[in-house]
Amino acid sequence: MTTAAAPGIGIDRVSVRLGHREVLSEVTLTVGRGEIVYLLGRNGAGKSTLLRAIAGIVPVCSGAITVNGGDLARSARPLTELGTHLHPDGFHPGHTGVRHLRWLATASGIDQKRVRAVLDDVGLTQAAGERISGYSLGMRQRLGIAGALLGDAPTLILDEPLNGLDIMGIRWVREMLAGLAAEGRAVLVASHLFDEVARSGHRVVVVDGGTVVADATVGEFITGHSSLEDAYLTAVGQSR
Ligand SMILES: Nc1ncnc2c1ncn2[C@@H]1O[C@H](COP(=O)(O)OP(=O)(O)OP(=O)(O)O)[C@@H](O)[C@H]1O
Repeated sequence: MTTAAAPGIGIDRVSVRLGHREVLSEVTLTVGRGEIVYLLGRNGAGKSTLLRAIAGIVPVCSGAITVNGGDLARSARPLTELGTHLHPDGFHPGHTGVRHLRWLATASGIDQKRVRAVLDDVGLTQAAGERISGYSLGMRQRLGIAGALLGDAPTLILDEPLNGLDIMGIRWVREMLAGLAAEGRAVLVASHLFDEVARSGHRVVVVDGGTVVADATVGEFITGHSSLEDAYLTAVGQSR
């Protein structure tokens, strides 16, 4: 389904209702090839919901989402279109890391050779045979990222992948994201860690109350403000 010229992610006036609430309202944004876009917003703003809508986990009630120019739901092997890490607890705790990835590869029609390769990429080779219930938060983040890398997808979405990582882990994610973008992949990351956004982000999209209130390159976004944090607080109407 990949269309070479299409953006990694195209979101056109998407609204999502959860229960009786409209959680996202007319959200429009694009993540181009070779771009790292950070999704910012206060707790409950709708970032995770947007990522889940892109992954097809929550239905949209209006608007359209494309991944690599197509409809992810029509892909026979969605993991090869969209690499997804949405939660560090999305695993069976009784499984080992290698078993989790083998299961994911089998379910997605991915060559089992990729399992050892991604375990190596994320630094979990030594712990691959241990049960996930014994993994630290940082190790579970690494395993989630391994799952996102498994399908060698041109587009990736990551929900707060830095939480719980030690400084080496944070550096590793920073370099990994830069490498993925340099290979021409589109990457969308939700995060609250502004230092990392400033270091590795190309663009920021701020969601507030379920709508996009800012969408700019990091440089444009900061212009006229003393810091990224200051620009963000202005965007969400909390500047002093
Ligand atoms: N299954 C659900 N049913 C009803 N409301 C939900 C459901 N899941 C999330 N919400 C609501 O949707 C809103 C957006 O939640 P979401 O998790 O997308 O926010 P977020 O920006 O990712 O927040 P955080 O930074 O805390 O992770 C919140 O008000 C939340 O309570």
